[in-house]
Amino acid sequence: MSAIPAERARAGQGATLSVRDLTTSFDTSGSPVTAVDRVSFDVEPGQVLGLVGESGSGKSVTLRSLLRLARAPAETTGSVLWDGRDILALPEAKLRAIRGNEIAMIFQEPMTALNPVLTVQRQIDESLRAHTRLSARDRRVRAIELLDLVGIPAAAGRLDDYPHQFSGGMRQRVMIAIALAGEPRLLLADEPTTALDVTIQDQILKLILDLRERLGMSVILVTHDLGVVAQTCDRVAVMYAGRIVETGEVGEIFREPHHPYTRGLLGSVPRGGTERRPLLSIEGTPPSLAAMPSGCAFHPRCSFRTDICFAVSPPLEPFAPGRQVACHHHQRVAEAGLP
Ligand SMILES: Nc1ncnc2c1ncn2[C@@H]1O[C@H](COP(=O)(O)OP(=O)(O)OP(=O)(O)O)[C@@H](O)[C@H]1O
Repeated sequence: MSAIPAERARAGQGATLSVRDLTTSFDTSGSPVTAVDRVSFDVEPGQVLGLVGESGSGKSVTLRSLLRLARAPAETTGSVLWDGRDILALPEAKLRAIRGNEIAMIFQEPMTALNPVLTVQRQIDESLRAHTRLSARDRRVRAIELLDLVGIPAAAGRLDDYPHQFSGGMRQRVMIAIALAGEPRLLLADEPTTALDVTIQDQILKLILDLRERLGMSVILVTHDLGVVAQTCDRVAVMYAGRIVETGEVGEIFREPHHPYTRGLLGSVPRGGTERRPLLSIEGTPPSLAAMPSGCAFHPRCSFRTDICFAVSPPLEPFAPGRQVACHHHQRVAEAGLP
């Protein structure tokens, strides 16, 4: 099976995503809450960036905001530079040409993203029609190739099935096939494997990495699971209460965390960091966005805190090549080592 032809491979054609001061607020009852607060990061061509943090830290809203898909009443500011264009400032028609084509998104729950009354073939075809100039016949052939590529057995025989006729893991694959129909250069994946059993999780992550190799695609992967990060990502950005609190290359962060929150997350995973386990063991809970603590948002849970942490929110600053942290006491945290 030819899958996606080599001459179409994106390797070498990648673009960098540069996100600066991305901020998304929701004004629900007259008092706006900031779910994503001045988030900045880059994703280089072919790179896999993991976004990690506890539930409610703003990972999903960040991902959606990148494509102006944060749900109403969201207001998003900052800039999202993609291939020289600011996605946040583009006219709607130009944005539609990027969504699903250059940048595709896969969601956590495939049933909400798939249309239950359309066959899988129709749904892949819609994407192919929008993003390629293939004839109807060639689109059908390509749809089979795509289902085959994502590991749907006997793909040709499944084209006319509806989403409910697939198992959860297979639906997730169908959704990935639809996302990949436009041969995206960047894939935004929101917990693509959380609802699946571990074997299927592994297959899907392997598939995403395989496509990164084959298409030169970059990926932003939202996950709760540091084991998934260790297996899959090149870099990681740790989010807490809407902000990035630490970024760096995965190996370095796992070896020497500089933020007490990252250190706490790693403390919940056995050494080696590859065992599949949710992030559970930091005492206390994240703050409510409507009642954020003064100073550093993490200080109520932090054993390294001093007076300054109650008063001053630490900016995210570089401290070594490729590393950034937002902590007044990051050297002390690093010296303390892994818990
Ligand atoms: N449409 C909305 N209106 C108001 N608040 C919202 C809306 N969408 C998200 N939020 C709030 O934004 C914050 C961040 O949510 P988000 O879904 O990004 O977190 P997350 O880190 O992805 O969590 P999870 O891992 O549970 O998906 C949460 O406090 C959430 O309640």
